[in-house]
Amino acid sequence: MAGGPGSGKGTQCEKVVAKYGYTHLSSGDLLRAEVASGSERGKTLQAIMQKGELVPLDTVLDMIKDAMIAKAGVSKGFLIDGYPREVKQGEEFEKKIGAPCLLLYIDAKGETMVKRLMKRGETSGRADDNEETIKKRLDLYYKATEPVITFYTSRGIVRKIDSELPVDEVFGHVAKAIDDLK
Ligand SMILES: Nc1nc2c(ncn2[C@@H]2O[C@H](COP(=O)(O)OP(=O)(O)OP(=O)(O)O)[C@@H](O)[C@H]2O)c(=O)[nH]1
Ligand SMILES: Nc1ccn([C@@H]2O[C@H](COP(=O)(O)OP(=O)(O)O)[C@@H](O)[C@H]2O)c(=O)n1
Ligand SMILES: [Mg+2]
Repeated sequence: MAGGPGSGKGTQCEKVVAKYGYTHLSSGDLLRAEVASGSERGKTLQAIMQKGELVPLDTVLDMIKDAMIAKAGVSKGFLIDGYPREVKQGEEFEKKIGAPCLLLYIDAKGETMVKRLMKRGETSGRADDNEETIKKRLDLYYKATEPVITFYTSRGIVRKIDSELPVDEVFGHVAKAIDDLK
């Protein structure tokens, strides 16, 4: 699942997991867990994330790969949230893991994303939910991540979903895209 910061990926992923039982892997959550562990690596990651920059490609990919291996025997399928962030990450993922069958593109306007993140920042405790970092995340999204969508559109696996709608309506479209796979 791809989409800008605050577009609603986490919200939709949670609903997909409840309905379909896929294993949800959020690259952002995996990174935040490493930060919370207090490890040396976590400290380096914290500094990058606080600035709204991208963590090196191999670090994120290794974390996703380890998490997938841990669940490989029992999973009905994987739902990966917030990855790839740049075209190169997508290419590396395919080399090391495999090709995705569907890219759910959760699309919201820039101003909507900023509004949602500022609101989330009131309670989330996330170091990157502040005005300055949000702006950087958004800029980086347009520069590095939107090309990912173009890349997979040329493969014919992208389903674009309007996330300006209420959460349940957005989910209706998400579920339809997943059901169409079957
Ligand atoms: N009105 C409305 N609000 C939404 C919708 N989806 C998410 N939100 C709110 O927007 C905020 C961001 O949603 P998340 O699901 O955390 O977004 P995300 O894409 O995972 O964001 P990042 O983790 O920053 O990438 C949350 O506070 C949600 O409650 C939606 O469809 N409609
Ligand atoms: N694949 C990823 C995912 C997250 N990250 C970092 O983790 C931060 C939070 O990621 P996230 O997916 O939870 O949130 P958004 O940036 O989408 O709002 C990003 O701003 C990046 O600094 C990354 O570098 N590479
Ligand atoms: Mg999220």
